[in-house]
Amino acid sequence: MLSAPFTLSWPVAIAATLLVFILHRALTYYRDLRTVSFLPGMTFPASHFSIPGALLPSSKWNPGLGVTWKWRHTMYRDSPMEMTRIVGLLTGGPTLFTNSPEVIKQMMANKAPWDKLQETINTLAPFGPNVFATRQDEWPRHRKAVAPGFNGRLYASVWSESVNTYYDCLATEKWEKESEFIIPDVTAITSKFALYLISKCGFGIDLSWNEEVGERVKGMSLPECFEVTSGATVILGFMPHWMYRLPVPALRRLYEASNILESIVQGIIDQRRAEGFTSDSQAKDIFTLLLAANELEKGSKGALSDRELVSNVFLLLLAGHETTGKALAATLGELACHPEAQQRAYDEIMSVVVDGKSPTYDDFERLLFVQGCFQEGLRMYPSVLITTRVPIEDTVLHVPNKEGVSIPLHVPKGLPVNLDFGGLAYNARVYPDPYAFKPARWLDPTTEPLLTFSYGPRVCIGRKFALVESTALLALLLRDYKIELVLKAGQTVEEWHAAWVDNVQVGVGFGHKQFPLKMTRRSRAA
Ligand code: HEM
Repeated sequence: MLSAPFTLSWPVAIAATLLVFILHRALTYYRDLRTVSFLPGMTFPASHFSIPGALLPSSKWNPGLGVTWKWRHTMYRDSPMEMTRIVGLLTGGPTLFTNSPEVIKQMMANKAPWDKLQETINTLAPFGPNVFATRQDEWPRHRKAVAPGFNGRLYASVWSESVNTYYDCLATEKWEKESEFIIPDVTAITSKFALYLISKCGFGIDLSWNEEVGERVKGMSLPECFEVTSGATVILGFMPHWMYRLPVPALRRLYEASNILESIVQGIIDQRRAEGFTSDSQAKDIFTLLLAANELEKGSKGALSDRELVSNVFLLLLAGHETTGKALAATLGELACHPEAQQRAYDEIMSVVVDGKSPTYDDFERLLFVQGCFQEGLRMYPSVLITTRVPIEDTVLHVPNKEGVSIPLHVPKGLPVNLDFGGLAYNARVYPDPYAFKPARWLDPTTEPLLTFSYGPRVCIGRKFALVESTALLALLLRDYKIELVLKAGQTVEEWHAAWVDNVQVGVGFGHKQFPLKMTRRSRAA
């Protein structure tokens, strides 16, 4: 007897495909959970490491770039150790997150078997490799060229340029003669301040507050190009370069902005070359010393190409201002909520500077409470929210539990682990009373040092630059003004703070969106 040919109706075919898909996803999900040692954590349709998971905003359905901020109160609550995970049900690989300083130090220590992930490298490498955007094998060449610029002379110049820029800003904005005024967008002002500082001290570009850094090319200025590129860091990370050329307006704008940026940065390099550079021991800016260090390497494998120079200049300009500007704005917001901290800072400034004069770089080490204000602002609002590493071989991390007792955790080769600086900030084992703004904790030598600049050989090269410029600006502002909130009718400080804390965005730097503050001139006798 002949058997009838096997036929499938459409509904059965669809149901079978669906079943296979569900089975496949269930198996993948189980495998992902096993990869992260079945740690408790969060499951989303798309994991943090996928285009939708990263591009769509943070919500209860999607991790987004701000996932660690949105869930900072609860992310580690159910985990038996200071490590948690995110797994995607439908797409994206599993990832781990840690809020432990001990684990961060293990991962970032010299010769630890951890390296950068290609996606994070891509976000800051639109012009190719640079000191940030390189893996361990390529990185030493870049760091060797960039490092000589970061020396004592630079920091003295950062201080004096901060003072000059402060007065120039007050005069140009016409705030100088006002007994009180409102800064409508604090983040924009602190970001501009930080961009000016890195332009002046990094590249010897002498600017006044009403000038733009770099000429306008095709109608766009350097800060505008930064805004476009920095808003697109995720796209830069995940998208192949050819996709920029697609006829999508946002992508075209990004393509255009990165081309303009390249020509402005190349212009800066050409101009410095034309002026002639020197390895002169008096040279103060980072770029002169970078070019000089590179000149010494000429002809050897260590020398950076022109494109690598462009990429490093871009990186220093971007990393040097987005992060510091955001952290400064956060510090000012917290200070406005804490008049007692302002008063303590004011008393310190008046005890350190003679006759209320402008503080000098010699005063930097004595303005410890003012430094503490910035460190506390940066702890609470880490302008680099996370950074990621992957193990280059199977490895074991020793992860503390809630009591600080360490538990071994196997991490397979290639599994991304996120160093969660926001999670660390609110880890009560490490920073008691973590939600309170307490600059004085930084005067206590037993406080765990700030890790927001990372740790080990790839620690932020600009950390002292950032601390010096921020201390100088805060010392001047707090000497001259009381900083106050601009409250709506009937709004309390607590209500303002609760809304402000989450009015944030993640780009190259994490921090607050636009917010105003009121400045009232102090009478020196206050
Ligand atoms: C509050 C301000 C800042 C914060 C929070 C910050 C944070 C960081 C962090 C966390 C890293 C390590 C990233 C990683 O390895 O994945 C880093 C690296 C870096 N930062 Fe900063 N940074 C700040 C300011 C600056 C400034 C002012 C400059 C330049 C003047 C700068 C230049 C760099 C460079 C070049 C690297 C790459 C270092 C390397 O890999 O060798 N940063 N920064």
